[in-house]
Amino acid sequence: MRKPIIAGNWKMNNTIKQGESLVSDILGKDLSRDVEVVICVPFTFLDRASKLVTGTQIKLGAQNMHWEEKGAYTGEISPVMLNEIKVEYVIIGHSERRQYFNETDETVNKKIKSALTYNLTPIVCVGESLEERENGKYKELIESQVTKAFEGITKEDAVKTVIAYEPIWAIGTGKTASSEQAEEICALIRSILEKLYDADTSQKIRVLYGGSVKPDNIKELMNMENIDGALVGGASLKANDFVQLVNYKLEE
Ligand SMILES: O=C(CO)COP(=O)(O)O
Repeated sequence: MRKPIIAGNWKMNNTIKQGESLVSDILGKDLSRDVEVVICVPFTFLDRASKLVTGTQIKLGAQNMHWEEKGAYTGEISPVMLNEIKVEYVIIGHSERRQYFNETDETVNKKIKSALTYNLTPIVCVGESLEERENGKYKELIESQVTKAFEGITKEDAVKTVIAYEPIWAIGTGKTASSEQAEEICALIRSILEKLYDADTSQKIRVLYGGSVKPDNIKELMNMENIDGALVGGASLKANDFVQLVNYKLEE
């Protein structure tokens, strides 16, 4: 059984003060024990957040990292630095990083390998643009992104990763992929993993959906066989919404 994950991606939102208040609001509510709860916060808040969530059910993630341990890479943060403040997850290859910060399939691959070396769980993002969806090439694109991301990664390491399917056209637009569209690609990702590794490995890897996930569409998405959770942007910034997502099973 794959344990569901609800991961919040705060993106470039919240000062330390605002972050403290959001974390304390989330921790003030009951969270389903059946779900792995992750918040991926800005670098400036990681250290403080780490202290706030220690001993609670919330796990901490970063939104990016460099693949090297240290060196002359102005402005970058290394996996060792994330280890030091007990970060457990790291988002790799988010479409916003691919689009605005020159992230490529090659750098994504290097970062995944490095994250695994330093015992960080990579949340590897893949997804197509509206143009790619409309010209019908999106399945090839997903296959290429997944294949390149996992190049040279053993199956023992692959099972430690999490993949997030985030269609770019559904991010922050309020336009969710239908649960059938999301399931189609999450199932495709699993079949690509089966080709790259084997059926057993592909069944162990958790595949999340991301893109305008809200309390009113979470249940339908989570009912899908190949969707193991959600990577959530906007709705993770509101304690009530985020907690409702985590408690999707309880709130019948
Ligand atoms: O990019 C996302 C999560 O990484 C999705 O963002 P929204 O939930 O705001 O659409």
